[in-house]
Amino acid sequence: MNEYVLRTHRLTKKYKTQYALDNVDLSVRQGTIYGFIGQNGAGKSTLMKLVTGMAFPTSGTIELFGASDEREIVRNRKRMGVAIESPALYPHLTAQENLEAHRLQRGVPGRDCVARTLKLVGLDGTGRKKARNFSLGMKQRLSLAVALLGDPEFLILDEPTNGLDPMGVVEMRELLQKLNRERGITILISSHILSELHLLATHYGIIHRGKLLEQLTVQELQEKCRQYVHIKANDPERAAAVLERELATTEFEVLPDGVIRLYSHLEKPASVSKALVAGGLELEQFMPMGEDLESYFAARIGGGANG
Ligand SMILES: Nc1ncnc2c1ncn2[C@@H]1O[C@H](COP(=O)(O)OP(=O)(O)OP(=O)(O)O)[C@@H](O)[C@H]1O
Repeated sequence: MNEYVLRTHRLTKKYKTQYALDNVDLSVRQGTIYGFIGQNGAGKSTLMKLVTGMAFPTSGTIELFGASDEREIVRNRKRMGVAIESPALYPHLTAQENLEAHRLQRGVPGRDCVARTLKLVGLDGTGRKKARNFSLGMKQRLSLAVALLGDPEFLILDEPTNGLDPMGVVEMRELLQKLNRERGITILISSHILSELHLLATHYGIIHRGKLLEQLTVQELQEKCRQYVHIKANDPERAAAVLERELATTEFEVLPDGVIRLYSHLEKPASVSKALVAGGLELEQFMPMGEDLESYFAARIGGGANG
């Protein structure tokens, strides 16, 4: 079994003079949920289109389920389910008719998979309602159902939470988690809002102007976005002792330059400064620090400017 479902090597796509993708090395491990983050126009859809064969690279290679030979890639694409850009839904058909039409088109055997897939995405009760009358959330679910036909091992979803209300985002997240947990489906999911993938993705890739700036695990991201109180006191050792004794906490670290990062008591920093001062310490610096997800993303792509 391959450790990686997808790997790209120096993948590049140039449209006229513009690089939509510029030497991208992206790796998606089997069993993970890879959140692909970037602003509009960053290159997310382009990468997905190259992987799914909807467009061709200018240079670079793709490895899919361990295969980089073009014929094998074409064969392995059958193991993927894809929902990219405006989904191919028939507005005048019901959910069930839509799925049946896609099943026939794609040659997926066995009619019973239609009812099974509708149930899986929670659209089994929509009866005679036509897709054109569906809410955005229902349409997104139906697109996901189309992608799930044929029991894929790897799902590629382009902004499936786009335009959903907060509840819709949560429902989509729970559904994708279920597919990942219960069926072991690997998922590559894009979004332009990092926090929408929060609590979902196990790995992240940040793309900006065609370049993959960073790939990191959820633990690495959490570490970078961890909130803390930054404390610089005249005697770091004594300050550490006061924190342990007076505040009964060991959730801090003393950096080589003597700065203390305190990860507890974030809600009541005044109690911390009071205890330190009462312990005879002079505070040179004392401030809450750390970034939330969105500001980390904005800082990473250079201030969050458009384009
Ligand atoms: N067929 C095309 N012809 C010319 N330029 C294109 C084409 N497709 C994409 N581009 C350009 O390539 C860049 C990357 O576009 P892409 O659609 O991959 O971005 P994205 O990150 O998916 O953003 P969005 O969420 O807006 O789709 C953009 O500048 C876009 O204008």
